[in-house]
Amino acid sequence: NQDAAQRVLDLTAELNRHLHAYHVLDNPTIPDAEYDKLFVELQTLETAHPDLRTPDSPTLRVGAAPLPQFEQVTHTVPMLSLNNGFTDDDIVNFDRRVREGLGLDAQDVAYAAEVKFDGLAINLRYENGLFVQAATRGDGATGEDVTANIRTISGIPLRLHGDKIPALLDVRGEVMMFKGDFARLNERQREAGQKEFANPRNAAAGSLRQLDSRITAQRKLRFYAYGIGALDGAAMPVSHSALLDWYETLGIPVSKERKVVQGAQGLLAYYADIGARRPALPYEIDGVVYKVNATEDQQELGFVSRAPRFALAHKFPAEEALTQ
Ligand SMILES: Cc1c[n+]2nc(N)[nH]c2nc1OC(C)C
Repeated sequence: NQDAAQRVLDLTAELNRHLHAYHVLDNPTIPDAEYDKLFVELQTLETAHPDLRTPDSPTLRVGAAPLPQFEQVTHTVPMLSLNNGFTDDDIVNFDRRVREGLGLDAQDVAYAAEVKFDGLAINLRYENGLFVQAATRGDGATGEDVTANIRTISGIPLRLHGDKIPALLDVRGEVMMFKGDFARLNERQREAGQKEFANPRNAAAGSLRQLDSRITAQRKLRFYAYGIGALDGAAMPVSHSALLDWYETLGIPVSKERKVVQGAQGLLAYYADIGARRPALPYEIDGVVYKVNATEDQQELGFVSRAPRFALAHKFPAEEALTQ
C-alpha cells in the first residue's frame, strides 16, 4: 500500500544519507542505535513487501545468499596496466618522452600524481546513476562479476549523488583493506583457528573471491577511484584532476593524497614526500602513479601495447619479506 511504499523510500533515503555522512564524509549524523532501529524497520518492510525494495537499499550492504559461481564480464573499454619506473632517470626519461610526444620542449607538463594502492583493480558500472555491476580486471579484456560482493562495501555509493548524472559511467579504482582492518581480521582468523592472510592485498583478494557475499560484508573493504572506462551522457572532464573532482561530487571516494605537479622535478618531489609518509598511511601502497593531467594530451600520447604512454607507475624498492 501507498504509505508502506512511501515509508520504504523515506527510510532508504534517510539511511543512505547517514551512511554517506559516516563513511564518506567521516562525519556521523545519527547514533548507531538510532540507525539500527531505522534499518530494522526498513528490513521488516522489505521482507513484508519484497517488490518495494529499491536497488540502492542499505539492506543490500549485508550480503545475500551464496552464488554458485562467478559470471564473466567483458569490459567495454579494456582495463590496462601501467609501465613501471624505478630510478630517477626512469622518471626524467618518462617526462622527456612525454614532452617529445607532445611537441613541447621548454615548458613543464602538468601531471596528476597519486598513490598506487596495493589492492585489486575493479570496474564499477553505473547506469543512470544506479550501481548495476562490478567486475575484476581479469586479463584486461574480461573479468569476473563481483557485483554482490562489491555492494557490501559501504563507501561505494549504490546511487550517484548530484544532478549531473551520466547515462552510463564505468568507474575504475582499487579495492583494498586498510592495515588496521587487516590486523584485526587476522586476529579473528587466529581466534577462529582459521588461516591468516599474508598481507592486506591477499586479504582483499580473498574477500572478493567469496561466493557468499555475507562473508565479504564482514571484511571492511575500501574503494578509491582513479580512472574511467565507458562514459555516455556527460562530457569527458578536461583533465584527470577534474575527473576526480567530478567523482567527489558524485559521492565516489577519491584518495586525498592526490596532487597536480609540474615537470619531472614535481614528480620526484611528490615521490619523495609520499615515500617519507608511507609507513603512516592507513593503507599499503607499492608506489605512486603519474598521469599527464590534460585529457587531450593523454589522447594525443595514447597507448603503447597494453599500457598508456601518458602514465607511469613509480615503484618503491621491494621490501625484504615482511614478517606480517
Ligand atoms: C592501472 C592503473 C592503476 N592505477 N593506480 C592509480 N592510483 N592510478 C592508476 N591508474 C591506472 O591506470 C590508468 C591508466 C587509468
